[in-house]
Amino acid sequence: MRQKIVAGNWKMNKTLEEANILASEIMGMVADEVKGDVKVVFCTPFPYLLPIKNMLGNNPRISVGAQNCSEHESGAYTGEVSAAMIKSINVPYVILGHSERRQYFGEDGKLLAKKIDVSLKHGLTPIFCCGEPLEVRERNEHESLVKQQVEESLFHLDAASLQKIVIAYEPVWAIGTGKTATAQQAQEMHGVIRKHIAGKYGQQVADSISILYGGSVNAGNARELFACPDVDGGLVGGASLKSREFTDIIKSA
Ligand SMILES: O=C[C@H](O)COP(=O)(O)O
Repeated sequence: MRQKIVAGNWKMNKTLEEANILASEIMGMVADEVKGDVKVVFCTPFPYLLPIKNMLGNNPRISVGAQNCSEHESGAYTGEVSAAMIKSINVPYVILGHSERRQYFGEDGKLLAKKIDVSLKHGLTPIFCCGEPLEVRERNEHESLVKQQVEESLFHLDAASLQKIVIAYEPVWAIGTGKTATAQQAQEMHGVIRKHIAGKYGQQVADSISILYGGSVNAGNARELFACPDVDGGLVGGASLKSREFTDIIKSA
């Protein structure tokens, strides 16, 4: 049975005060309303990781994650944050390869492979994002691009390391646009990713990896998306900034 995960990617939003309110509201609602064993992750901006983590205490259901880390171990890289630093404050997750990082910061598969390695080395769980832009889907090349993204950044790992990764499929055309992939489109691509992993690592390894869907997930569409056999939860942007809606999404997993 794969782990169900609903991660909120807060991106570059909220003041500390607003972040505290959001996290405490969700924490209260999750405690009261959420049954089952879905894991919830708040991927906050760097300055809020520690305060939000401290607020959560030993909450067994909710943890925190960073949204990026450096590919370097340490040193003269002004403005960067290392995997070791994230680990040193006991933050378990880090998002890597989000399409906004690929698009605005020029991150490519090779660089992401380095970030994956340094994150695993320090015991973080990477949430590795992949997904195609609209023009690639329109050319019907989405399957090959996503397979290539997965290969470039993950296929150098041995099976035990690969099993420590969470994958998030996020079609770029669905991010922040209100245009969600249909459940059928999501299932199709999650199936493609799992099959590709199975081709190299075997079915058992592929079946153990949680693959999340991201792209305009909301309280209205989450249940149908999460019901797909290869969709193991979501990476949620805009809707993770609203406590009631995000809790309803968690309840759908
Ligand atoms: O990481 C989350 C994705 O970018 C999805 O964002 P969104 O839910 O606002 O479309």
